[in-house]
Amino acid sequence: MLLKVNELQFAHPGQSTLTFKNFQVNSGESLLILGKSGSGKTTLLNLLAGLLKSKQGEVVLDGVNICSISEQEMDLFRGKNIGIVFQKPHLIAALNVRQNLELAHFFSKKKGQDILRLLSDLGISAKSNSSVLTLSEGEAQRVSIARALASCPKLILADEPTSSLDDENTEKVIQLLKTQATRIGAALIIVTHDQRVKNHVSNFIEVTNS
Ligand SMILES: Nc1ncnc2c1ncn2[C@@H]1O[C@H](COP(=O)(O)OP(=O)(O)OP(=O)(O)O)[C@@H](O)[C@H]1O
Repeated sequence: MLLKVNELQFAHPGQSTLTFKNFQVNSGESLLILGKSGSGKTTLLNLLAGLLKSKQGEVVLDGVNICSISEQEMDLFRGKNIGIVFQKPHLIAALNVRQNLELAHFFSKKKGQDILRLLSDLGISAKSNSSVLTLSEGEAQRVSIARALASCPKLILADEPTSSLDDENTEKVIQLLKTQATRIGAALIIVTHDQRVKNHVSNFIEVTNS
């Protein structure tokens, strides 16, 4: 089992405690995280990414309980094992498309995927030397997916990756996430409200804090 979540709880400062049901995900599987607004979906994703740290419960990824390692160890572990796609692409404006992906290689400290091949698979190789400021929203989101995949992570986490995309780009982005995750044997976890995404992934858990 690649990922196991056990008895996980988290409280933001001054807020009531959020509790999460136990679940497990295998390599190569896809899972949606569903739930009402404010139920704790993004919090759960941030706990899985080690961007938030819980004092209650466990998040075990590839045999490592990421709740119990230091921040420094977590940064290294995340760079090697976790790719994150945010709602907005968060690309580095001073760098071109290829350089944004090279930065992911640098942080992972391991030999990742061939960047030009990845850009070609994602249909954006013509933009390799372009400033990220010149990309459309759909293209920028595809670059952020390429960046998340560049280091061949074992786990891909995506938070509402299609919320600002039209139907055509949503279709492209979701197909890319699924096919690329399968190609590198990664588990894929997507937080979404989007019915268009739900049509493509049947496995889900529901977060129910209110
Ligand atoms: N940094 C923070 N500080 C304090 N409270 C927070 C913080 N982030 C989230 N919360 C609170 O934690 C709860 C869960 O928030 P979270 O963003 O995880 O929900 P969500 O299910 O992702 O919501 P949405 O679907 O609207 O994005 C909410 O009550 C929210 O107000």
